Amino acid sequence: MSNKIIVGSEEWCALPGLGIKAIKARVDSGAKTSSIHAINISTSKREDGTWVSYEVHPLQGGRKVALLCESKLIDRRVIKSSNGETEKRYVVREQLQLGEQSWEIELTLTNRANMGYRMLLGREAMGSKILVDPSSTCCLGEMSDDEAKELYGHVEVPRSGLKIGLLASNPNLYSNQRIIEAGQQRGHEMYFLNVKQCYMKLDASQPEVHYRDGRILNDLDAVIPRIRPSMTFYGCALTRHFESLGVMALNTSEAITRSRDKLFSLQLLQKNNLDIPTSGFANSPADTTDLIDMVGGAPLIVKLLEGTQGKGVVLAETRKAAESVINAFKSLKANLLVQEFIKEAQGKDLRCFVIDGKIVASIERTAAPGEFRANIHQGGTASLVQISPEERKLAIKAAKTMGLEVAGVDIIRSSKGPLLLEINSSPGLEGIETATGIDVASAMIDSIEKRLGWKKETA
Ligand SMILES: Nc1ncnc2c1ncn2[C@@H]1O[C@H](COP(=O)(O)OP(=O)(O)OP(=O)(O)O)[C@@H](O)[C@H]1O
Ligand SMILES: [Mg+2]
Ligand SMILES: [Mg+2]
Repeated sequence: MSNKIIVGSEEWCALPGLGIKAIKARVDSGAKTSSIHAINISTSKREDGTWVSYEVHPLQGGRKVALLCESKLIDRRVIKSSNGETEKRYVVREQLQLGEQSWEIELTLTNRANMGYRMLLGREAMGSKILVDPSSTCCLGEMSDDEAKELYGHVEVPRSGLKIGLLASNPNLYSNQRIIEAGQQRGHEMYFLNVKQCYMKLDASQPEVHYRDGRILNDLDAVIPRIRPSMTFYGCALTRHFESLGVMALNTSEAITRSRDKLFSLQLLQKNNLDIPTSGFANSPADTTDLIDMVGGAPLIVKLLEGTQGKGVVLAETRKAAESVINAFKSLKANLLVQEFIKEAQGKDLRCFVIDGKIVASIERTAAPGEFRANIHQGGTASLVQISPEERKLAIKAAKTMGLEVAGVDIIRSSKGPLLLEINSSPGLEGIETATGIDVASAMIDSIEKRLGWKKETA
């Protein structure tokens, strides 16, 4: 008993044979086997038997330190995890170092990305060497995450570029082509992923995203969701799944979902004291008269909540016209918003492209003659514009309020000052890059690099 090591409920240990100098293990005598977080697992046959190679991210909360490991495969075993799920896992044998002592243990390989610890030390590995004091932690020494990271200083991922997936529908679209091109130019591996061809495995210990061609997409560093409105539900579910695998999403599923609901967005903006055109929303045609008064009477704008590209936005010039349009839409069970018409904007609006809390480019859009909608899809034209400090502030605050890293903020210039029209989570690049000559696609990639702490290697 005297020479047993006393450990707490968590301990820093090392697996020298794998180059793992520090990994924090959950000590759990309730579990039989030990396991380590491993992804991209593959096996190969050699003269001396089967080997398994895998990637380990030994530090919690990131993939910055990634180690390619290889071990001889000693078994495949069905393991029941703490949540009662069973999973067939590879088993390897490696030297464990705990404090001053070291001995061989068996480890199963599994994706622990969503677990609190990258390693689990079970009772089989403890043998007769360990006494657990569950009331204490790190009995063999504390280490900060930064100190642990420093130990890996020289092995930090020797990769040249990031693996970035573009979640979209049409590879021939200008915006998608530009994003792929900008990523490749900056040295990244870019993958166009058709949202419809991705599918998900929901599993507490080993969630996955599969692609129809047989690939498993768990090892991406980031995804850029460019989800078309008709794919919002599936696209957001997919983005959320990537997020749960630890893959960074340039715009989060939560923010995209939020921005796709026009009414909810306006309420959120209003709640945060951001100016919007006075708008009304009602359930019953019985309230149409008052609804029209609420926004200052005709002329007024009627907007279908589901519309994009200017479709579903109608200008009702007179009170009579407004009443019939509203009641007609209502009878079709369409959700609509009534909005004051900003006549003085004269068919113009501003599109500010916000990335990472900064405006990277802005344009003014002017509606085609006889049209009040400035959308490019409705024949609007883009031109250079100087935006005021107030407009700049409004756009940045709007993107922040929506929680969008990348946002196309539409502002209309009214006699009361700038008003927010809407915030788009997949703003198009063609109009804005062509009019301004600014490389917006690269700015998007740059934002991913910054957030992942990636720097181009200098030869
Ligand atoms: N209240 C308003 N007053 C004047 N013009 C407006 C008003 N609301 C919208 N417009 C014009 O109609 C265009 C389309 O409106 P909005 O952006 O709300 O619709 P959308 O269908 O969501 O378009 P998008 O393709 O940008 O998502 C705006 O760009 C603007 O030019
Ligand atoms: Mg819209
Ligand atoms: Mg718009």
